[in-house]
Amino acid sequence: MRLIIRDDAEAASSYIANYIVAKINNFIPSDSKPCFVLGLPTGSSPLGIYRALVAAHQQGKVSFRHVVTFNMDEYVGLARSHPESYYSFMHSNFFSHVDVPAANIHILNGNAVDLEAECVAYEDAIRAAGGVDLFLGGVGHDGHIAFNEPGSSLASRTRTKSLAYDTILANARFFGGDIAAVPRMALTVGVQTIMDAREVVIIATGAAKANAVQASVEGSVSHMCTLSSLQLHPCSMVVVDEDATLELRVKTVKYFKSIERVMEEPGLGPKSRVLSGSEILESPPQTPTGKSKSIELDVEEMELTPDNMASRIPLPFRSSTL
Ligand SMILES: N[C@@H]1[C@@H](O)[C@H](O)[C@@H](COP(=O)(O)O)O[C@@H]1O
Repeated sequence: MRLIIRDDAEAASSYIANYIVAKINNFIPSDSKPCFVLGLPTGSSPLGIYRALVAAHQQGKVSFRHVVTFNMDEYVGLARSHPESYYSFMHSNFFSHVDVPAANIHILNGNAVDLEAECVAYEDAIRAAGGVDLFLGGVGHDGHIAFNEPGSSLASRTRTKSLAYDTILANARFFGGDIAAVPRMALTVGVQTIMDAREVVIIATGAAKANAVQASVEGSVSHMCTLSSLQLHPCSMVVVDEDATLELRVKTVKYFKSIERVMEEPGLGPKSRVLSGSEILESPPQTPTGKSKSIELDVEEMELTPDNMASRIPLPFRSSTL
């Protein structure tokens, strides 16, 4: 898991938006894989990302024509036309402002007659699309991802979930503060559905998310904080602002910042980044002599700790793909 720390929520949002734009632009549609598959969240945290993506689209920097989307979750029993349904949220904040084809948009139907069949069909649709390339997510105060509340199985897949009282309280702000108006149940992708994505990117901003970030980054993998499951993902990244780091150890913050400092060394450009483990394995960078094998061995032998990290990442493992 990588932790990217930015000064504020806006900078964290634009970091992720740029990252997604680069991923989509680097994607080359083919007969066997015609679309980039993007998992998407709702909530207040991703709003800045959606604004930045819409702006990038309006400036001609990205098109979503070859993008298929799968949303994380949806309330049960709330009409799609309700302003607080996730269907409405996604259309008003994102889909109606970009060129993603309507047929490529997938949002769970919380009003389906057979909710279980709806969830099974959703997993089938993700599989048929070739799996999720990048799942973007937020996090709840208690560390839940999508609606995988504390105690959710880390092997869970798309299903119906009862919402935790804390989540109902937190989401009452979207229903005029009326707790009674917040649906009690939701359909949600499972922890395993998210873990199956090739890459997972999470945004967490503000002091209210500091405990969740601490538990996910420094704590053990636990079903009581489902975001912590990302520690087991080969390619995951949590992007936070300074406020969301408040409960982390100073050493942890310095450690992850030191990785970023290494990436910003002269000649590599401000947006270069360290390759993730899976990227290293998929395409080992070439040495000046064209030998990649020895570089792979270097990485396997390297034990990275907060104390040696900055000095031990060899230059060939950084890329400038952002
Ligand atoms: N199901 C959503 C989550 O996907 C989201 O991450 C969380 C946090 O929302 P916010 O970003 O508004 O704090 O809210 C809900 O529980």
